[in-house]
Amino acid sequence: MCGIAGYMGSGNAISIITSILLELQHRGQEAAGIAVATRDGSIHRVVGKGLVVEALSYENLYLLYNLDGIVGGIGHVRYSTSGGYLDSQAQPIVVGDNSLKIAVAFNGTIANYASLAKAFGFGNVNGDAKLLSMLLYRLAKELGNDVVEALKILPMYVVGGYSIAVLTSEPRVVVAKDPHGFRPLSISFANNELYIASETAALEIASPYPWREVLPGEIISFDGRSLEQTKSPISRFVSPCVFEYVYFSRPDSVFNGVNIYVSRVRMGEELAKEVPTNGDVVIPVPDSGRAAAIGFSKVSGIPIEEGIVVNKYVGRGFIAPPTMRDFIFRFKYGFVKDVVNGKRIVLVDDSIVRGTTMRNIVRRLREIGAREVHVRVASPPFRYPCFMGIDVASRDELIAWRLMDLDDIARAIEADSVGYNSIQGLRKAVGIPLLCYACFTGLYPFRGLDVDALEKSFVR
Ligand SMILES: O=P(O)(O)OC[C@H]1O[C@H](OP(=O)(O)OP(=O)(O)O)[C@H](O)[C@@H]1O
Ligand SMILES: NC(=O)CC[C@H](N)C(=O)O
Ligand code: SF4
Ligand SMILES: [Mg+2]
Repeated sequence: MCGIAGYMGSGNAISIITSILLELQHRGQEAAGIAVATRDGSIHRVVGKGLVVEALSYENLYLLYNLDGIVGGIGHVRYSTSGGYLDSQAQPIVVGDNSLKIAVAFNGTIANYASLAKAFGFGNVNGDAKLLSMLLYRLAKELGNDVVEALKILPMYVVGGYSIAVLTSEPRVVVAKDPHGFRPLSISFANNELYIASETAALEIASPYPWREVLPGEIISFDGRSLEQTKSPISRFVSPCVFEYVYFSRPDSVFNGVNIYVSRVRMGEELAKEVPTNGDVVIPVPDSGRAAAIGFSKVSGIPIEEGIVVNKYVGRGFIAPPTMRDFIFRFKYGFVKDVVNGKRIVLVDDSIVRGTTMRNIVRRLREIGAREVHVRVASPPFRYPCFMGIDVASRDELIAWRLMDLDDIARAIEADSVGYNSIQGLRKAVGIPLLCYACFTGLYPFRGLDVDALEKSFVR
């Protein structure tokens, strides 16, 4: 998903940005980085592999701590969707020359990045973040070194989604959301200080001021003196990502005015109404299945118990590179035999995507004496790829695409039954009318998007 951070003002930009990144760790675990601008018009960056504490250790940040005249900066935690897991893809990415340098931190995916690279004569560009940085720079140059003007016309070219923070050597910080508003992004501004974060929870912790969400298509720019707010004139169907509510965002964040935790509890309530089941105990799959399990328990009257314990230090399995996923699973979950043994379990999770998590958990529950396991999922079957910020580029990875029939899915994950929320249930739970549900429905909010062609042409 990636997390974006930023700060401009008289405070300590490096420690503020680092603390925001720590609060956004759940959005990306592969790499992290910070770029800062100094009063003399230069940009300096430090990036590294792994978690924030690994990538931005004091030793690594040493270079930045020694700089004079830092006026602000941006930061990033990465979960790759394009360009591979390589070091060279860590963000912020810096491009430019003496007349204008920009650093870019980006959350989303540019599905047509390879054809844009060709169309703009950039040749073979490795990854969408690099393309986006080069394209933005090119547009800004052509528009008089003006990044705001460049961001206004950027949606004309892009198939995909982006929330973005740009640091310029001017110096200036600019943030923007694509007109669909797929990904979260918020700011907090007062007393000539601007705080930026992908999620509101991070601002509540790191900023002393109130926050507000950046609106779809909005562009906000701050040069240390005045805050300018404008909009791209290009309008699109507003379609924020429903999967942010289901899984990606923190429960204590707000997206489009709706608290994530509250929406998840309601997903569980809808789930219990739509696909009820008998059982002795509701057990959540931690972490992200917790709130839905609370909702399920409330409506069904079946008591909830924490029968699965999660190792907080292992991180999220779904956003890990494929080679790491099984490894993470092995160390992530512990099981409380006293809660499980002899019981009919209702196992609630937020989503089943590839099926790795569920298959392993159900098997383990049976090994320690579960009498029955009924799996209930707070979102609908995940059947289609996402080209707007989630690393699912092909249907073949998806258990619910390979197995259309729910009984077949239940058999594959070794459960006695499986039940999913409907789109209507999910929509009711989130409670806002316009959302993207394409990974569940295959209906993408782009005119003429050809999934078959994209699946073939998208270079991860
Ligand atoms: O079907 P799969 O491909 O296995 O993916 C689905 C699982 O992955 C996510 O958990 P994750 O471990 O990433 O994070 P969490 O601790 O926030 O739940 C999600 O909450 C599901 O549990
Ligand atoms: N998860 C994201 O937002 C990824 C950003 C970008 N597509 C990358 O792969 O680096
Ligand atoms: S396809 Fe799914 S994951 Fe991707 S933006 Fe739409 S709702 Fe979100
Ligand atoms: Mg999970």
